[in-house]
Amino acid sequence: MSSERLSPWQWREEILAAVAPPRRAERVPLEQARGRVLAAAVRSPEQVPALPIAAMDGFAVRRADLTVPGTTVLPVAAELPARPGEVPDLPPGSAARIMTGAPVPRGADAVVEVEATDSDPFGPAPAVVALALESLPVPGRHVRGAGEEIPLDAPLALAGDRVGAGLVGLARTLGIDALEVLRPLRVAVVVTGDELTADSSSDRLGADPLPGAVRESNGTMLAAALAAGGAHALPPRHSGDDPADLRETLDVAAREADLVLTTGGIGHGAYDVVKLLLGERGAGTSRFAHLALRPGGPQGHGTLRGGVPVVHLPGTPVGALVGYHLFVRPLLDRDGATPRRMLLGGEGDGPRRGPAGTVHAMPGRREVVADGREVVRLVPGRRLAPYGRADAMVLLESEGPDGGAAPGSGELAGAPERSVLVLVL
Ligand SMILES: Nc1nc2c(c(=O)[nH]1)N[C@H]1C(S)=C(S)[C@@H](COP(=O)(O)OP(=O)(O)OC[C@H]3O[C@@H](n4cnc5c(N)ncnc54)[C@H](O)[C@@H]3O)O[C@H]1N2
Ligand code: MOO
Repeated sequence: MSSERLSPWQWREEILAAVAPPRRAERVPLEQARGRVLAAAVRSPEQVPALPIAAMDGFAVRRADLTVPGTTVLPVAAELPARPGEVPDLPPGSAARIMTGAPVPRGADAVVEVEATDSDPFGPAPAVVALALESLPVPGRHVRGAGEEIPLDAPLALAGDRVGAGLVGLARTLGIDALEVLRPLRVAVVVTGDELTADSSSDRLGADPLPGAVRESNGTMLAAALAAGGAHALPPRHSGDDPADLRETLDVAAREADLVLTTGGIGHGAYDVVKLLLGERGAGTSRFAHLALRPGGPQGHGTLRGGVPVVHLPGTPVGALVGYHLFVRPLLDRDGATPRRMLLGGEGDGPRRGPAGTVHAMPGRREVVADGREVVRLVPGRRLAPYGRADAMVLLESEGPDGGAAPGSGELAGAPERSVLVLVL
């Protein structure tokens, strides 16, 4: 039997290259688009502002009428509040009182702010206004030109961008009432194992607390992780350790989903049904490997009926969770699932035991310290227990046997401030 231990990073690349679930698009009303990922670029169907508008409360003037430096007294020909309606041209030798956002009358080429005049900003429009200026205003002063903010057909956001409040505001400004976004991936989770027992979510499971029975938890856990990643998790399905049962369950799952996940049945045991059915001794449609990863070493991926991709996660809940974050999340959102570097806070836990290059996925909690930097601290505990409070997964690599840092571990070995790779959960 092979004792090959593939690098988890290599495996991740392999999965990303091999598994490409189809992404279809759908149009959703603007009010429901926040947080979704754009399927197409959003371009501006209009220019903003549509007409030149005042950028300040003050007086619209013709620069040619101004005496500078000094005071110019002009009759006030019009009052222009920011309201819809026709705007009269500005007669030569006059000013128009104008409010921020109101269209600038034709003929005017600058707005002088009310602070530079003798006018009471809150009183009625005066009959005349005295403007005191040191120098001639530049053309277009305090005027927002047509299309200055958003030109016609300007790209506002690109395919792949996540919709935020800013884009919602822009879209509303421009009269766009729906956005083209990616449809959430439909993901089916198939949990395997005769020992599993559980609740109403899996109709095939018994509820008797027999010795050796294990309460099924991967289905619900992965559904929660998938929902957090914006996917649509279908109700989990259960298969026993019988290959015919698994074949049938996988066929149903492949018909209803864009991507299938399995848990369990991929170890080295006599009843490891997933591996037996789909591995090299079976259909040969999935590839299995034991990675240099702890926990979560056993992993697999392949293709089901109809070309539907499948990722095989180990059965142990902590192994399934680690495998999900490293190998499934990037299929939903490659950028969001890219580990970042953070300082490891606290006493930490030194480089881990194990062959050089083994990646240890450990639960962590993030914290912003006094100088504004984000640090991550390891949460003590075994297996899944510390994930009750973890909001990060710290990826530490074992130090090589020569005492040097393993590739990818950066400043990990022995440095007082250790930068480590972290996946935010
Ligand atoms: N001889 C060896 N044995 C094992 C190795 C090895 O290298 N050599 N690796 C161990 C590691 S690490 C893991 S992880 C497991 C992977 O095995 P499976 O994927 O086949 O997992 P199962 O045997 O089906 O289950 C393991 C464990 O997890 C419980 N489980 C399974 N599914 C669920 C579920 N849906 N909800 C809750 N708990 C579940 C199951 O009852 C077992 O206790 O292999 C090791 N062995
Ligand atoms: O890789 Mo396993 O998930 O350590 O138990």
